[in-house]
Amino acid sequence: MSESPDGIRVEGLTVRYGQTAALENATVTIRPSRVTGLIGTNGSGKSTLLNSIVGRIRPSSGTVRIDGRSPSSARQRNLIGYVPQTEAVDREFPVSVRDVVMMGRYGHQWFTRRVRPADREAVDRALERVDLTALAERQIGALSGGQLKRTFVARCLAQEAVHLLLDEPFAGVDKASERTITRVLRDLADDGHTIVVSSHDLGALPELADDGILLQRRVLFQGQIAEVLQSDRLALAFGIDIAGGAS
Ligand SMILES: Nc1ncnc2c1ncn2[C@@H]1O[C@H](COP(=O)(O)OP(=O)(O)OP(=O)(O)O)[C@@H](O)[C@H]1O
Repeated sequence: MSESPDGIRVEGLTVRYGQTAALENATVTIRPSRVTGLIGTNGSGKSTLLNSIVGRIRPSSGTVRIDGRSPSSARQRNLIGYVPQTEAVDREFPVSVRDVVMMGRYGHQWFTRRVRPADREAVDRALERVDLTALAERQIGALSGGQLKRTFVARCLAQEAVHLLLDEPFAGVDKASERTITRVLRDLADDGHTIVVSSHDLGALPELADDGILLQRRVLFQGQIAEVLQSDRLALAFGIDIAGGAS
């Protein structure tokens, strides 16, 4: 990668939905060339933090900076890519895998949406990277959960953004897809990208992540993944005694 990104800095972030505080005074630093796991139970605020970073949610207070820019400025410059939870996607929509991946190129096209050779090449590369070349013309309604997730990862790759945020990329996916996604994300981090992956499932993290952030409405801990995955810290985040079973 030619640029030298600064990463993502979140400071004093509080997000409320009506009376519910989904995030309180969260401060985190997410570094480039690393995979950072965002770890916490359901409802701990992982999606809220990701949505705040990509600018889909306006915080009650606090700031988000991506390479020193606001989320909207970073989006305009195509600095951030985002893979939503699959649940947020309408599978009945009649589009092929290739159509979905091509959507990642919108930020590179004029308002006419004219597809250029560079767009086709980027889409082909992205499909190849997640092992979906053979399924490129299939409708998304006929994909397995893992294939669908890989399709959205490919859309994000085709966008060629510097900082990639993925909300629960392993939820509902098969082991082969998990391995493919892990390999691709590791390669991207090694190539200088910032990768943030939210997960309530700890299984994939030791192999995937360099750093971790433990979230429970507040940031409980941030550090290298081996420190984050220590049982006393996990017990804080998940409310269970990992070594001794449920408390
Ligand atoms: N649009 C919304 N309106 C009201 N409350 C919301 C909204 N979105 C999230 N919340 C609440 O905010 C809190 C944090 O939700 P969030 O989705 O960020 O957590 P999460 O860690 O991503 O959980 P999950 O893994 O289940 O997606 C939860 O209590 C949730 O019910």
